Amino acid sequence: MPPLIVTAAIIEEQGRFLVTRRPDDCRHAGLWEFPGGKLEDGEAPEQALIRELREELDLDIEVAGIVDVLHHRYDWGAILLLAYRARILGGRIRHLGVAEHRWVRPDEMLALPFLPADAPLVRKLAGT
Ligand SMILES: Nc1nc2c([nH]c(=O)n2[C@H]2C[C@H](O)[C@@H](COP(=O)(O)OP(=O)(O)OP(=O)(O)O)O2)c(=O)[nH]1
Repeated sequence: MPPLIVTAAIIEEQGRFLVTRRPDDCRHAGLWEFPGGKLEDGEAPEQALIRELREELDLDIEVAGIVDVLHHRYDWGAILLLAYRARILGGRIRHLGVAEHRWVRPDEMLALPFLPADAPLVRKLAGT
């Protein structure tokens, strides 16, 4: 099986990153991640990211350059995580598909229980 392609938005405002916690009723419940999700059939990664941010948080975003590409094997299969810089264009955060959100400084981000695939990305963003 090829890896599942997943997109993630790296949104930074005034030195803080937007991170979200996965709901209780899903795979990897309760862990922290960068908002985003799987590509749907025929979708470009940037489109998927824009759609997911609307669906999960009710935010309109603009997607900028790629920050990192990470491969990780979970026990259920592998993912290829595409992380893009993004900027909020409008909207007010609603928890439509997440348990909660936080704006965190890099040191706070390092202390959160993140999804395992994200560990190298979190360290890179925190400059450690
Ligand atoms: N959005 C996002 N997903 C991530 C990150 N890191 C990471 O390992 N993932 C994984 C968790 C999920 O298994 C997958 C993203 O899938 P998703 O959130 O669209 O869907 P899901 O697995 O909750 O949904 P489903 O299979 O139950 O329909 O990628 C990340 O930083 N952001």
